[in-house]
Amino acid sequence: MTEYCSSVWLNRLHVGKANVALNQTMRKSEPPSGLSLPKGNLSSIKHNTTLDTIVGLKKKPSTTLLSTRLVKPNYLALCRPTYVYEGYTTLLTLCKDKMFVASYITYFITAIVILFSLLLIYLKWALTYWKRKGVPYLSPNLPFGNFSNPITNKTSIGFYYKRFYEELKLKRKEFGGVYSFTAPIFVPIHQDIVKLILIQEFSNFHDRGFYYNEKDQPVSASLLTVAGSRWRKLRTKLTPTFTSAKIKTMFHLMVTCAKMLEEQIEECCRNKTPINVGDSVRRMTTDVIGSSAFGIETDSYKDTTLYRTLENIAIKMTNHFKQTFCIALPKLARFLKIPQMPPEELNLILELLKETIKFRTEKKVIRNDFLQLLLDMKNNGLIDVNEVQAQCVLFFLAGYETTASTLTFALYELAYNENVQENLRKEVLEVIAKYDGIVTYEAVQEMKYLQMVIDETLRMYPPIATLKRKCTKDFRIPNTNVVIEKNTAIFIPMLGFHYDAEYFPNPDKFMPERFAAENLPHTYLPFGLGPRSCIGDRFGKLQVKMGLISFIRNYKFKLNHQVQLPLPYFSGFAGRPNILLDITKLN
Ligand code: HEM
Repeated sequence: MTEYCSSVWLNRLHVGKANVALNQTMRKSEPPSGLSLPKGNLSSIKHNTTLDTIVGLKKKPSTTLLSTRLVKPNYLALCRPTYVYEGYTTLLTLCKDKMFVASYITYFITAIVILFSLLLIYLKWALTYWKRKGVPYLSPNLPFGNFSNPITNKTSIGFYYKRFYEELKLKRKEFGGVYSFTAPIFVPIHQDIVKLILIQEFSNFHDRGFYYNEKDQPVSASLLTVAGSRWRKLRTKLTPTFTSAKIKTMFHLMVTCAKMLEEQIEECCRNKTPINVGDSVRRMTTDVIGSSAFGIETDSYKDTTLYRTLENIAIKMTNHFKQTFCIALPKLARFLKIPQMPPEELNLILELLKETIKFRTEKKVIRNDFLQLLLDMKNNGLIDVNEVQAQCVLFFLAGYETTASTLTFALYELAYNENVQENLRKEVLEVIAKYDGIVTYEAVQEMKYLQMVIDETLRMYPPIATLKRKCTKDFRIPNTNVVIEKNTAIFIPMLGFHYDAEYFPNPDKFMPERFAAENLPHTYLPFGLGPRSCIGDRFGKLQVKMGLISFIRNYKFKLNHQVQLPLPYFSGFAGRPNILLDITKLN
C-alpha cells in the first residue's frame, strides 16, 4: 500500500472538497494494518492537504509514474463508502489523464527523435549510392541532392545539367552521378555513351519516366509519356501522320496562319509600336494547332479564347515544385490524384474536340489536317475516339511551347545580328522571286540559310534542354564494371554538349554558318536522337520557317531599347523573355 500510494503524482494531489468525506469515512472504518491515521480531529485537516498527509503514508523515494495507476484499488479498499469513492475517483482520473498525456508526449517526442535520426541515417546512406557503385559523382547535399530548393530557386533544369556536364568534363569523366533529392541520376558526358543509350541499346532505355496519371486523366497517357510495347505500337500508328508528304498537305494551313501574323506585324509597323515577339508568335502557334490538330479556324489576334486556354495550361504546367515532386515521387503523386494537366482547361479542349468530331462525322466534312488523318485511322479501326483526342492534346503539349520558343529566340538573334538578318533576307527574297513571289512548300525547302539559322537557334536555345530516359533493364557500360541499374533515371545534358567548345567552337556566338555541312554531329540534340526522337520535327521546323519568313520578307527589325541584355534564357516552358522589336517596312 505504501508503495502504491507513494507516487510523486499522488503526493501532489490536492484533496479539496474530498477531505470532508474522507474525514467521515476514516472514523467509520478501521485502517488496514500497517496504516496509522493522523492524530486529532480529522475535520481539522486543511484544504490543499496532500493525500499522503491525510492517510499518513510514508513516501517512498524511488517511484514511477506507472505506480500511480495502482493507487485506485487500494484506496477503494480503504475508503469503502461510495461518496468517498466518487471524490477520489475524480481526483484519480484527473491524475491518470494528466499522466497519460504527459507519458504520451514523452513517448511521442522520443519516437520522433528516433525516427528522425533513422531517417537522417537512411538519407545519408542513400546519398552514397554512386560512391558504392564506383561511379564518379558530384557531392550532394540534404535534402535536395545536387539541386537547390525548387520553391525558391527557379534555375531551369537545363542549366543545372549544363553545370554538371562542365564539372564532370573538367574532371575528365565520361559519365557521372548526381541526385535529385536522394534519387540517383546518371549523367552521360561522352558522346559514345549518349549514342549507346539513345540508339544502340535503346531496348534498355525505351522509357522516359515522365509523370502521367492515366486513371484520373486518360489523355495524359500519350506518346510522350508511355513506354515499352505500348509506346512502340502508338509510334508505329502515328508515324505516317508526320511524313513530309502529309505535312505538305497541311502547308496551306500554315500559310493562312502566317498571313494573320503578317497582318499583326503590319499593324505594329503602321502604328509605330514595338511588337511583342513572344506573344505574337504564341498566337500564331495557337492558330496552327487550332487549325491542324483541333480542326477549327481561329484568329488569335482577334479572338483570344483558344490562346488564353492554351496559355493557361502552359503556365500552370510550369509549376516547378509540382514537376519536381511528380517526377521524384510519381506513385505518391498518382495516389494524391495530381493531374498532369490542369483539368479545367483540358476539359475545354476536349469539349471543343468532341464537337468538331461530331460535326465532321454528322456532316461528312473532310478537311486536310492532322485531325482528319486521325479520324481516318479511327474509321479504319486503328484507333478509338479517345486516342484521337489524346493525340490532338499531345500535338499541343509537344508542339506549342517548343515551336513558339524557337521562333522567339530566332527573331531575337536576327534582330541582334543584323548581318545575319540581311543574309537571310537576301536568300528568302531570292528564292521567293524564283517561285513568282509565292511562298510555296518547295520554295521553303530550298532556303538553306533559313534552315541553318534555325539549327543555330536550336543549338543555343533548345526548348527542351535535357533528354530524359529511364533504364528498364540492368545495363553494364562496355569496358567498365559500372552497371546502370533498372529504374535509374538518366538525364542527357543537351545544353552542356551544345555549349561545349570542343564540338561547337566559340559556343556563345550565334553563327548559322557552322551548320553549313550536311551532317549534324551526334552532340547536336535539339530533337533528341534515336527511335524516341521528336516525331514532329519537320512540322515544327516548317512552322518556325513560316513565322520567320513573315517577318523577314517585308520588314526590317531591331531590338527595342526596353529589351534587357543579356537576355534571360531559361529553357523549356519557362523560356519566356520579354522581347520587343521595332519594325520598319522595307521599300
Ligand atoms: C522546334 C520545335 C520542336 C522541338 C525543338 C522539339 C523537341 C523535341 C524533343 C527534344 C523531344 C524528345 C526527344 C527525345 O527524348 O529523344 C521531342 C519529342 C516529341 N515531340 Fe517534339 N519538338 C518540336 C516540335 C514538335 C511538334 C510540332 C510536335 C507535334 C506533334 C512534336 C511532337 C513530339 C512528340 C510526340 C514527341 C515524343 C516522341 C516519342 O516519344 O516517341 N514536337 N520533341
